[in-house]
Parts: sequence; structure tokens; C-alpha cells
Amino acid sequence: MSFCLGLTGSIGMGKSTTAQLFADQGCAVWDADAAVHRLYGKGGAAVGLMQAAFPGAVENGEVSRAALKLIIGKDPAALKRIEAIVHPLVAQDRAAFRDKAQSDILVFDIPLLFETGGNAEMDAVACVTVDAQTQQERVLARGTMTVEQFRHILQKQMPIEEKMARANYVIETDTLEHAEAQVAEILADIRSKLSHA
Ligand SMILES: CC(C)(COP(=O)(O)OP(=O)(O)OC[C@H]1O[C@@H](n2cnc3c(N)ncnc32)[C@H](O)[C@@H]1O)[C@@H](O)C(=O)NCCC(=O)NCCS
Ligand SMILES: Nc1ncnc2c1ncn2[C@@H]1O[C@H](COP(=O)(O)OP(=O)(O)OP(=O)(O)O)[C@@H](O)[C@H]1O
Repeated sequence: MSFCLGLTGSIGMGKSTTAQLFADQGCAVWDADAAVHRLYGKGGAAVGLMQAAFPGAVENGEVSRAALKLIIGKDPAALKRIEAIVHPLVAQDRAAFRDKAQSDILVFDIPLLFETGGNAEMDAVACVTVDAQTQQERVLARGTMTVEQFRHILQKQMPIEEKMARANYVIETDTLEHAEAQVAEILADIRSKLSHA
């Protein structure tokens, strides 16, 4: 049985970047947002269900994120209905990964880990964090979201202070070097616990 480490944090705080640091240090990584991309893509398991629920959201056989954002912009409650379709499919994808992954430590990059109760399936949780201003600057610099869309997603997520308080490890993503050192410390801590178990 592999050790399952959940990796979470608020939007744009550095989950994907930190997940890559774990991968560089030998962990197999599963990424919830990437799973959503597969589910929304051509032939993905969410396409038919989304077509039925939001006919305008499917274009050329795939779910359009731009169309979804317009739908959510007009009707914020639509996000809940999207989640009800997507989250069970994401949970299935995660279980399939866990069943076949090989490394001693598996890392699950899950933005909504605590919000969806996924932490119950983890042996430990690491939470990434950075100050609110840097967070907003990083998200808006990607150019994929307006400040209103950013705030809407942000207010749906559990406050970062609460995520940090519930996590076993906190990783500050102020610089790459600092994050890399914290990842190495966490892996050493987990591996020493595993070797004494
Ligand atoms: C709202 C959508 C269309 C925005 O797409 P876009 O490509 O612009 O952004 P992206 O998917 O990269 O998300 C950006 C950030 O917002 C977070 N986020 C996305 N959906 C949600 C949500 N329902 N609640 C809180 N945070 C969310 C992401 O995890 C990520 O941290 C898209 O995220 C979506 O379809 N979300 C619903 C599915 C979902 O709940 N995904 C969360 C991971 S399981
Ligand atoms: N340790 C770090 N040092 C400096 N910059 C970082 C660090 N970690 C992440 N960043 C930068 O912050 C931005 C957001 O990082 P990343 O995409 O990893 O966040 P995320 O939490 O996965 O985002 P999302 O919630 O939108 O999926 C990127 O531009 C990335 O380069």
C-alpha cells in the first residue's frame, strides 16, 4: 500500500508547481484539474452528461470552459450543478490511479480536497500558501480569468487559514528553491515514519 499525500491550497497558490516538485523527487502525482480536462475533452466521460444539462456548453464534441464561464457568470448556481456532474467522475478517475500507481508515496493535487471531504482518503495533507496579494497577481497574470471570476472562485473555497490549520504540512510558495526544500523535508519525514511503521 502506498502512502497517499493530499496536496491542496487556494486557487493559484502553487499546487501544480509544487506537485511537479514532488514528481521530480520520485512521487507519482494525480492532478484533479487535469482529470477534469480529460473528462471535458473529446470522448471524455463528462461530455454527454454536460450536453444534457447545459446544451450550449458542448462545442465540437468537448466541453467549452469559455462557454461554462459565461453560463456561470449569468447564473452562479450553475457551478453547483456542474460540480454534481463532475465530482463523482473525478473520484472514479482518482480511485483508478490509486489502484495502479507504483511509487511509495502518491501525491494527489486536489484544489477542493477539504471542501469535498477527499481528505478522509489521505494519510496526510500538505497545504501550499502564499500571501493574498501575490496570489491575486499570479492568477490574473495568467490572463484566463477576470478579477470577478477570480473572486467568485475564491469565495467558494475554504479560507486558506482553515486549510492550513487542518493540514499536516504547510508549504510556502514564495520562491521555487524554498518550496523545493520544504518538499524534500516532507518526503524525508514521511519516509522516516514509513520505515519505522
Ligand atoms: C469553472 C471552470 C469552467 C473554469 O475553468 P478555467 O479553465 O478558467 O479554470 P481552471 O479549471 O483552471 O480552475 C482555476 C482554479 O479554480 C479552481 N476551481 C475550479 N472549479 C472550482 C469550483 N467548482 N469551486 C472552487 N474552485 C474551483 C480550480 O481548481 C483551480 O484552482 C472550471 O474550473 C470548471 O468547470 N469547474 C467545475 C469542475 C470543478 O469543480 N473543478 C474543480 C476541481 S475537481
Ligand atoms: N514556489 C514558487 N515560487 C515562485 N512562483 C511560484 C511558486 N509556485 C508557484 N508559483 C507561480 O504561481 C503561479 C500559480 O502556480 P500554480 O499554477 O502551480 O498554482 P495552482 O495552485 O496549481 O493554480 P490553480 O489553483 O489555478 O490550479 C504560477 O505562475 C507559478 O509559476
